[in-house]
Amino acid sequence: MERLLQVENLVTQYKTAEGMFSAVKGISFTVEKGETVCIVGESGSGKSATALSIMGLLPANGKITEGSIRLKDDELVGKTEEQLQQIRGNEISMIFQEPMTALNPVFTIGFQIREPLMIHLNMSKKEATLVSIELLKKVGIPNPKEKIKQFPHELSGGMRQRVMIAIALACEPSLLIADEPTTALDVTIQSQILDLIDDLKEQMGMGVVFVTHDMGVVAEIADRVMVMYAGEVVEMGDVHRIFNHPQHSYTKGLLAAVPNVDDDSKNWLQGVNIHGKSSASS
Ligand SMILES: Nc1ncnc2c1ncn2[C@@H]1O[C@H](COP(=O)(O)OP(=O)(O)OP(=O)(O)O)[C@@H](O)[C@H]1O
Repeated sequence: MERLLQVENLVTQYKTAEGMFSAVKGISFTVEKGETVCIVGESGSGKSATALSIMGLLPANGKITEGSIRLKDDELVGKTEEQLQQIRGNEISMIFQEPMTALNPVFTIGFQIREPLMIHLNMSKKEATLVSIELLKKVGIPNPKEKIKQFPHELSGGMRQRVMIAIALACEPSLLIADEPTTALDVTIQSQILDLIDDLKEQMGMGVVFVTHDMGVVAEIADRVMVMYAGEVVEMGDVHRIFNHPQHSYTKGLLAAVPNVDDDSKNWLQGVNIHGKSSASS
């Protein structure tokens, strides 16, 4: 496997009325090409702060105060906003929970997919339109030629999230960061979107950092799992190992919260598919 992302001793702090608060407390992890790493943990454990640190999208009161984030040997910590914008357009893309807030309601779908192609890849409007239609096809949107003329509110939640994924993939990023992208969707659509991300990862050889608090989602999509608690990594390992032999009591607690799962740790996820395989056979 080829190393894509290396995070070392990352400390991310927020300035608050009470002083500096460390949301991320010196975490280290790696992501290989073609690998999905899920970051799991309860609300407030620092998952989003980690994702936003990698993207260089921390809010104004947030700051990386220590550590290193290397993307293919390029150090991201300390880059200017302009340099980071370049990297976000080309190398790293992000998808969020609520596509309605990320899509601009006053522009057509077509306009919003064309924009990054014209800006970052210098395509003409005509070229960008053709590529947009291909991208919408790739993410499973029917009648793409019609859809590019529509506005976000004319699409269902699942279709909007597919549009967001198409936009995120437009510049063929090497790293996709997904922060709870399926939380707002119903279970069937959620499963389709997870399959789509997984297929596109395979086709494009992307690395994926997937933030979620849902262990059912982890079972569907993760290769490796990083468990965060109070800004620290308490456990990291292969998805099968984490589900079948969780080491940390906090991880065991997270697994216990998965519905319809037997309480005995040997029976974790019986009946739940991990990448289409029964966990019992691995
Ligand atoms: N803009 C901010 N200013 C101050 N503190 C913040 C800010 N954003 C997050 N925090 C704090 O940082 C900690 C980590 O938050 P973060 O959003 O990374 O958690 P999370 O694991 O992603 O949670 P969730 O699942 O709810 O999104 C929390 O204690 C949170 O209150």
